[in-house]
Amino acid sequence: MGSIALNGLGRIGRLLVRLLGTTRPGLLGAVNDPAPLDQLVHLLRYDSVHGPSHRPIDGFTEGGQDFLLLGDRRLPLFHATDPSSIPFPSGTRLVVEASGRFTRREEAARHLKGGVSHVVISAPSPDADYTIIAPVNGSGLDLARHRVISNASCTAHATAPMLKILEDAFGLEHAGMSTVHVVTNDQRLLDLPHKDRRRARAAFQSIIPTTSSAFGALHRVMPDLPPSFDGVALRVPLLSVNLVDVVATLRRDAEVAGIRAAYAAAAAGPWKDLLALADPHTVSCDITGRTESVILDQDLTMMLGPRFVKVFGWHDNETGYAARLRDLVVDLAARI
Ligand SMILES: NC(=O)c1ccc[n+]([C@@H]2O[C@H](COP(=O)([O-])OP(=O)(O)OC[C@H]3O[C@@H](n4cnc5c(N)ncnc54)[C@H](O)[C@@H]3O)[C@@H](O)[C@H]2O)c1
Repeated sequence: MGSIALNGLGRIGRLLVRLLGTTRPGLLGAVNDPAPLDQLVHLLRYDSVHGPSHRPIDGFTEGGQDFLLLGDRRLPLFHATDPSSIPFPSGTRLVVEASGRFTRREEAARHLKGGVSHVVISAPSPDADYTIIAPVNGSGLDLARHRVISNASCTAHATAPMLKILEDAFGLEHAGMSTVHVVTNDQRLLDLPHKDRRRARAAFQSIIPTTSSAFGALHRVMPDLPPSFDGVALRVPLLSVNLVDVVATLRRDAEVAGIRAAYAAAAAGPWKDLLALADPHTVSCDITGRTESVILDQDLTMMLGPRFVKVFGWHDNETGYAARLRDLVVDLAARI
């Protein structure tokens, strides 16, 4: 029986299942989602963005208990709505909280019972014990103290290397970021009440300016960022792939060639597999399915003044993020 359980089999949860299925099929031991078995099986089989599953997917009920059949592995599927009442198997040590419903520490910590010693939230959390973007602050993770861990956001994972590489090479005085961000299930298909009145508007009708939880996560992960670092998300009527636009004033003079060289060195060295360089003339659909956190579009790099730079990076908000979640839980499962 696997030592990881998953709460929330939505966009991110299902992609995590796919990614673990190809790399570490034995790790996932149980799943919880209130949706009915047949609906979850259907959505695991067919994906409107990423295509059909390459593994056979099925489900069955035995003795009143639902099971998912992923390839030749059977996983118990529960349907609780409260983390404290999910009967995950006794061998479960880590829960991935990917429902989007329980991002505060107090809520996510309801998973900490029985043998479960750690929870990873698949989103920014205002008060998790630690927010991690492994290459930036992974060394600060203390598993004895940090039980509820936030894996930040897709936008934070894309933006962190863009900023860190500039900071290390040229110093950062001021910085801002806008993300051109695709639709997620936290918007409305047609006008319907939502606490964010812009997200209440029809998702496929407008450019929808809204907040991004990435800023809080980035300040937690990179405490030396300029305190005024901020920006917006511009939700656009597409299904996959975001474009992050970073502007910054630097502490030292720079030229486009030097900025490009810094990112190219990072892509070949410390950020290998997490940061890549885009092919010339890339558009967003070229990035769908990519597992890197960010793919720098070097052709769009520009100097707006001797120390004023603008850089762009693409990322598949679902696959890239689910890949970072996989990396984290595989690492943690080996250590707890
Ligand atoms: N979609 C993205 O691009 C993306 C990227 C990075 C992080 N995230 C974060 O990951 C989280 C999940 O996002 P998503 O896009 O996968 O959401 P989603 O809406 O696609 O999926 C949520 C899933 O949780 C289930 N659910 C609802 N109530 C539940 C409950 N009480 N207990 C357990 N499961 C419940 C739903 O049935 C659904 O299957 C959010 O916090 C989101 O911010 C999303």
